[in-house]
Amino acid sequence: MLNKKTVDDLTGLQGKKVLVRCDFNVPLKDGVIQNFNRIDGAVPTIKKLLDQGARVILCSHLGKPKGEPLPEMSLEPVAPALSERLGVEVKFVNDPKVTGPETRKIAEELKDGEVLLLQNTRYRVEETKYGKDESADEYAKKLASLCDGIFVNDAFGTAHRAHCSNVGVTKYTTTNVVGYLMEKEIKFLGQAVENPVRPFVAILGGAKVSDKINVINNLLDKVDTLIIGGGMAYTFAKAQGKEIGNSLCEEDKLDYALEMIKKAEAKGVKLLLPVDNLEGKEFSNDTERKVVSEIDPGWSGFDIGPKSIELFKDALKGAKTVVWNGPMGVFEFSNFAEGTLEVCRAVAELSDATTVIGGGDSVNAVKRLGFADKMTHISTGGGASLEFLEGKELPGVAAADNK
Ligand SMILES: Nc1ncnc2c1ncn2[C@@H]1O[C@H](COP(=O)(O)OP(=O)(O)O)[C@@H](O)[C@H]1O
Ligand SMILES: O=C(OP(=O)(O)O)[C@H](O)COP(=O)(O)O
Repeated sequence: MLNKKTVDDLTGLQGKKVLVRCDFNVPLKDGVIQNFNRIDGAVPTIKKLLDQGARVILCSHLGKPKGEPLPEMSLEPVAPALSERLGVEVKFVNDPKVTGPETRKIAEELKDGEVLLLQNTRYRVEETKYGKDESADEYAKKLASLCDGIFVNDAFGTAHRAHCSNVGVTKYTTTNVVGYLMEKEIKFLGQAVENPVRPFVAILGGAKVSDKINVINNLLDKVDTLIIGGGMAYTFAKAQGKEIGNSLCEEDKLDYALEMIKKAEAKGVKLLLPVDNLEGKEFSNDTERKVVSEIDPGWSGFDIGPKSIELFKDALKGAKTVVWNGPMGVFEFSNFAEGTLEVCRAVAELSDATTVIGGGDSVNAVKRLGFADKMTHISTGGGASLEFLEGKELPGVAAADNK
């Protein structure tokens, strides 16, 4: 379990300025926030600090502005959304320097129970240079000097990065703890991989084998069953000598796929791959479709077929821990969403099971299909949850004080 100090370990916060790193990297369309998960996730920690009379200074990145103060990556839209949820005004300074004189003045003048949101930490090029360039230390120090030596990291989505605002600052603050969202994420993901109630089933899908290679390898040491669907499955099918037409395939991962099949056999892990497919002629919702066991030349596999749906549903029966990352097909097209929908339903209907969903597209799929509230935990971090499942230490977590 998490051996790090948390917000619950903080005392004497009255009148203290606390710096909180959140992940407010939210999808925006014409300045309008499209998904509030990450904002909702940050609320409990901020409320707790405000209840204790702290003066809260929030920081986050948004997108990859690479040191340019790009207006479309301003954090400004986050302030009103947060104000609404907290019932407290969230001040915002549109400061391209992030820690410039105006920001410092407003931070200095904060009163107990007040909140300030800083501008996008990546408006400064130093943000992502921590550990690589000395200028980054200066920036980390400036960020830290806005508060009274107390730093809370609640940015799980960014925990796999070692940047100034989530890792660098901890060098210049005296107290470093994690927030409730971080604690919750690590608790559910950690429980699943370290101490799973069995049977433990992992479901991997989506588009890229290369992104998920280390996850497959690590999960094979932990799970009872590994289900592989989605675009990833075709690299495995080709490795087994099957016809895959124009389906997604990572040619340089064919040997690896065979290695994973062998590893599963050696470990006694059930590795399930699709036994049939729904193929489409073109990449569009209304293209011609066919259920086939192997893909026809010129066609592509865009979803798992009905027999595979049954096979995967069967494998999920009685599961007590499920980790899911990556959809079973091109679920964005309703005509190729069946596999993802049915697997999602099977996971949602499990009783007494811990079900953890990670990965941007998988979370979107679960939400779009209306099963979000049926899952135990929906992660706010795609890359972060994958690296956690790979068994890597997350720098954002490692930097917090040990219990
Ligand atoms: N058979 C397939 N062919 C092409 N694309 C697929 C297929 N199956 C799934 N996908 C696509 O994979 C994408 C998600 O992949 P990925 O980024 O790996 O997932 P996540 O964001 O959940 O980690 C989705 O946009 C989906 O349309
Ligand atoms: O959205 C994020 O990652 P994710 O899309 O993997 O969940 C995080 O905010 C990290 O952002 P980054 O990948 O630009 O460092």
